[in-house]
Amino acid sequence: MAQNLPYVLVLGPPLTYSEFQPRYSSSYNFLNLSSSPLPLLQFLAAHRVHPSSIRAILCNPLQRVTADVLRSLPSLGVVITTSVGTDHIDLSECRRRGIRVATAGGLSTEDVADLAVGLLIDVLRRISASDRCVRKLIRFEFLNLPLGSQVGGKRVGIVGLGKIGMEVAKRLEAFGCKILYHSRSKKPSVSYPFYSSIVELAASSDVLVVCCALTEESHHIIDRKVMLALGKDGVIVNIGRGALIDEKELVQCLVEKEIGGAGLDVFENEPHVPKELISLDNVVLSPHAASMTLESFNHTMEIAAGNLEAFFSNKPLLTPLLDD
Ligand SMILES: O=CC(=O)O
Repeated sequence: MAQNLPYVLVLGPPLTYSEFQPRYSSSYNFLNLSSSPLPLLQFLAAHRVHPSSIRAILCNPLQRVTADVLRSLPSLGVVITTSVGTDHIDLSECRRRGIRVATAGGLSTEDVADLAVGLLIDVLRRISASDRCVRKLIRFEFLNLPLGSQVGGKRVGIVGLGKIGMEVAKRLEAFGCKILYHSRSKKPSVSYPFYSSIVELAASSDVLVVCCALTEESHHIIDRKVMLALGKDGVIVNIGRGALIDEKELVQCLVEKEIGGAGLDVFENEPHVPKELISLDNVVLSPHAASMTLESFNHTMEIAAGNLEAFFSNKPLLTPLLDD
């Protein structure tokens, strides 16, 4: 390691880290904690790096940047996450310390919306379940599957009509769905019916697509009451964060057939997936992969590198969430 290069602590590597690291290793000393079994301070000691030498953290949404981690690094100036969501970062501690925070920006918005629509169609039309059936039968026959349900005409309640929610709405309108939404407040520029009560939104929807950010207020925004209001044929799609849904109740509602199905890209305690979900044919599971396209990842890598460069040359961050 060249001693004169700035140290960047990698808490959670970008998926493309194997390309990222060599490309930028002439500019930074990357210390990849996620490849080590050691706790942070022992890891730094093993590399003979003093905690106050760390000025930047690079992380992904699966690694929590807790107040403890932040407090261990007295000279930390920036946290750069390769995600859009920032619920894994203790933002109040960052604010208190004046630590800058940069995200992946918004380029994966369309990829995430595409996956939401994909999951919705998969659950309604039983694509994954049929695929499993064909593979098991080997010889193709008309399959004895329960019928799917038409996508067109469905009333889709979008929970969180931000950038991703709007892209989901745009796509589903083209399928002939009727869009309804719940957000923190009514959007003056949008003509879709607004529901201030999420239970009422659920009662008026065939499908709920959960697109909002995870905050203290939105934690378990989809609870048992919402699921019961959605009803026995209702479907939930979640591309936001696992903890937006009370997962225990979700599992119970699915097992007891209180709702009709679910398409889930995110889980409450990732990478743990409740085992009851594995055997349910009306549930489609995806491994937090909504933004996993080559295009999104190339872009994310460039944004992360641009933010590192901006920080170390005292310029404004490219995609700031907190900046001064
Ligand atoms: O989950 C992925 C993201 O927040 O970008």
